[in-house]
Amino acid sequence: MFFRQKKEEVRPRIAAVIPAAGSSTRMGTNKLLLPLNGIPVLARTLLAFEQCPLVDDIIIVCREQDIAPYGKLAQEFGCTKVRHIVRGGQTRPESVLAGLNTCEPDTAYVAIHDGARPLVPQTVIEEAITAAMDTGAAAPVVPLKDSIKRISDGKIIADVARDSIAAVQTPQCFDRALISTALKEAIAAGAALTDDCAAVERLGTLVTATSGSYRNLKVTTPEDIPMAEALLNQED
Ligand SMILES: Nc1ccn([C@@H]2O[C@H](COP(=O)(O)OP(=O)(O)OP(=O)(O)O)[C@@H](O)[C@H]2O)c(=O)n1
Ligand SMILES: C[C@](O)(CO)[C@H](O)COP(=O)(O)O
Repeated sequence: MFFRQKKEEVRPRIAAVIPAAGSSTRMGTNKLLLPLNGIPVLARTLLAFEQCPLVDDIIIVCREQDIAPYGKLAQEFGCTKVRHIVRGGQTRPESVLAGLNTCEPDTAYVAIHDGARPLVPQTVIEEAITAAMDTGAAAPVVPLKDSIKRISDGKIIADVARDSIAAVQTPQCFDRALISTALKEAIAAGAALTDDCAAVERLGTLVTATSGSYRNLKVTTPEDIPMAEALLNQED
């Protein structure tokens, strides 16, 4: 009997770029090494991408003095997908671009994820990557829980319709060439960006909004540590 051999589908190469070169000013100490139930924030972040079957490579971007300790940390927690640990820049976009520049040449898509978001669920990562593979650019969002006001000189001057806005999280996922070009142009133009979507938005590209999670908090200020631990305890 003749069986036609099924052609192996070639999956595009996908890298996770983890910007971790910030200075933790609002935390007051290197937040990426703070333990959450005994496991450092950055190790939890790396493990989320280590465990994601869509991700082939992980690139960490950090301060010069953290290259060696973060390498050790990655090894200690068995993060075998970490390919490069590179020095970041003064700003987040510069750090992300430094990471993108070290991706393997055949990398088709990238998932850019804050080192400081250790509780990201697998479903959030997978949905954002899959949407970026369809549309070129995608990012997870969550609805805002508070009412939003515009402020001027310490006074509320307007209300912002809450159903027209959302809070954007990471991983923000893109076609690799698109985000590299967008970040280079934004940096050259001196644009002040707080996330990577903003770089492609300024080129007129629409970013697909995918499902984020309230669990995917960004460890930023001291009260985020007990909150993150409480969320972890819920899982046990
Ligand atoms: N020049 C920079 C600035 C930030 N980041 C990274 O971007 C993520 C989001 O930034 P944020 O949470 O603001 O971290 P910090 O910049 O360290 O915090 P702070 O503003 O309190 O100093 C973090 O993982 C941070 O390490 C980076 O790689 N390079
Ligand atoms: C990228 C980000 O986490 C998306 O919400 C956020 O914009 C980072 O902001 P920060 O001021 O660098 O913390």
